[in-house]
Amino acid sequence: MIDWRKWRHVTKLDPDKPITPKDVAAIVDSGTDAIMLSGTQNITRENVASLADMLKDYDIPKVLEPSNTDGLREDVDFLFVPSVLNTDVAFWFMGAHRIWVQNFRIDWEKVVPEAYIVLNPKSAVARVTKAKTDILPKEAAAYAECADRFFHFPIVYVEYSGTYGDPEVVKAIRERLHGSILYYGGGINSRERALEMSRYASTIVVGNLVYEPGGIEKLKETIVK
Ligand SMILES: CC(C)=CCC/C(C)=C/CC/C(C)=C/CC/C(C)=C/COP(=O)(O)OP(=O)(O)O
Ligand SMILES: O=P(O)(O)OC[C@@H](O)CO
Ligand SMILES: [Mg+2]
Repeated sequence: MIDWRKWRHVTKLDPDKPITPKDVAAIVDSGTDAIMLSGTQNITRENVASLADMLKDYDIPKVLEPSNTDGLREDVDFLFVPSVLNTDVAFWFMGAHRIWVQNFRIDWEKVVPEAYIVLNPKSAVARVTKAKTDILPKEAAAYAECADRFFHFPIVYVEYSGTYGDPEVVKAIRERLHGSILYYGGGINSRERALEMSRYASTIVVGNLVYEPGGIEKLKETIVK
């Protein structure tokens, strides 16, 4: 059994972005604990299949993070399924989920629910889900406490996708958590940032960096365990 709770570093690959087999091999070899297949925009069965195919011969843990209701793959170790807390659009908290469950036979052993707090207003995920990003640290922390104590979400995910977040917000959230594992993602591109967010988050997620020139070398610097 893979213990996802022990992961410290996850690399998020976007099925919508091209990547070479050589880069995939280097990422798998980097020391990252798991690969997540995820994105908000233009995620299709075809582009997920082609990325999953590139990963199929590697035994690194693989997670599919579905962002729409039309796909499901069996050849991953986990399905991390997001719900967005800081939106008034219930569809993104519990709506898409109902459709997904109606459409597919779900292997619940693989499912790990994630409570997202989306904080970069410019990100695709914030725009799509109409996230209320203009919130105080104490409001973000209260969302996290609800996710943990009220809903028992295994993961609270502080999402600054595309930009580096405020460590004070992540700290405030961490201090209010009891059982949920804290994920942080957004703008990690150096050892310094990785260390700073790893003080509060159990697991840091690196995405965009691997698509930048020289990014895979830099990815290695962000693996601080
Ligand atoms: C229940 C099911 C199966 C689907 C709904 C799941 C939800 C709530 C989706 C809403 C969007 C979301 C939280 C997606 C998670 C993945 C994520 C945040 C990817 C990063 O997205 P961006 O970096 O903003 O977008 P792009 O990289 O696509 O531009
Ligand atoms: O792409 P970046 O900014 O590294 O963010 C990582 C991840 O949290 C995106 O969902
Ligand atoms: Mg992205």
